Amino acid sequence: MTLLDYSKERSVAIKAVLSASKVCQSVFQHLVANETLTKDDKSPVTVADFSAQAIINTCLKEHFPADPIVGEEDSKDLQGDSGKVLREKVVSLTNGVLSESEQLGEQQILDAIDRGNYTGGAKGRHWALDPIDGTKGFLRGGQYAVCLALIVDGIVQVGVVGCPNLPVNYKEPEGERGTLFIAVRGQGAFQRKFSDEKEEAIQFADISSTAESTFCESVEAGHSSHGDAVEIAKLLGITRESVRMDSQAKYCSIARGDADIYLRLPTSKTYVEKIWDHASGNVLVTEAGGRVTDVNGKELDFSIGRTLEKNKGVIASKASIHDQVLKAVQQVLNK
Ligand SMILES: Nc1ncnc2c1ncn2[C@@H]1O[C@H](COP(=O)(O)O)[C@@H](OP(=O)(O)O)[C@H]1O
Ligand SMILES: [Mg+2]
Ligand SMILES: [Mg+2]
Ligand SMILES: [Mg+2]
Repeated sequence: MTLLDYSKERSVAIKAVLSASKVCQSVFQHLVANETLTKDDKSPVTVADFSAQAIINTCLKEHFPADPIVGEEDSKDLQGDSGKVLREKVVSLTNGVLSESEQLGEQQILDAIDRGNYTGGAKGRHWALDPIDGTKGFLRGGQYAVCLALIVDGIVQVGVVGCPNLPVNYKEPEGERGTLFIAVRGQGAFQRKFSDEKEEAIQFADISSTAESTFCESVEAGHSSHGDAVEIAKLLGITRESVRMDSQAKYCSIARGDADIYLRLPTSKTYVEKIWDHASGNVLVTEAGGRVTDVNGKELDFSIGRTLEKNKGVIASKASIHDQVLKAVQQVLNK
């Protein structure tokens, strides 16, 4: 087997995620009411989600023209007369970060967004992109994340997550915000400030028992059952209050030891997880000394397509306590 170092993929992904993150930050400061809409599944999407996807897809096309992309958004809601206001805003935001020679026309920007329409699958390489993960968090001024991952033959090899609102040091919540997380399979997990290229290695907190640990779960009770988490905490002897935040910032937080256990406990029988909500976090957690499975103990299967159809829920924790966490989860869910 040839060993690939993915150094070009790593640096292009960092550049793409940083410029998309900056657009999100600037949109938040100027977001107005008609720049958000509700998708068919009742979830929100904003001009920032579309622009971030256009920027990242444009960057990927420049450096890896043959690579397909599984991106969350598509241009449907930007088309025609009804999409005109949003479309014009997305065009100006996107061109705002591109250099003079890179400026794109309206149709090119819609096409860039729609390069994210790949079906995914088990063969070859493709990118998974969530231009804003945690759009609800973004809108409330909380945590959100720009997430980009490279999947090769069904395995996540590279993951980059930009967290514009995450403090660089969680012990200094009022300190500098804007943290970037990077992992390449087999090469460890790292974080850096948005403002400085210097990277530092990260790893899970050094806990010896689950009683010392803290859960990290969704703000939205509809995304992960808060009630089941309370029951699981009792079984694991956990007394610390759960940390709640939106987006894959949760995976980042446990990977650097701010909290310890990521829980995504199914709230419905029918919801199917999407690969872009988990791909980057998956390699990051693994490289920081953690393990990720679904609630049945199966590894997440990124080889099926755009969704994690074969999995149910997600549990991530330090590898050494994962079996114990899983057992408690199953005890509560099988009741
Ligand atoms: N019923 C449900 N159960 C689990 N996840 C859901 C869900 N409905 C939507 N989601 C996903 O939850 C993501 C946010 O997760 P979290 O709660 O960890 O912040 C959303 O990503 P987007 O915000 O990118 O749409 C969306 O894809
Ligand atoms: Mg969404
Ligand atoms: Mg998402
Ligand atoms: Mg999203």
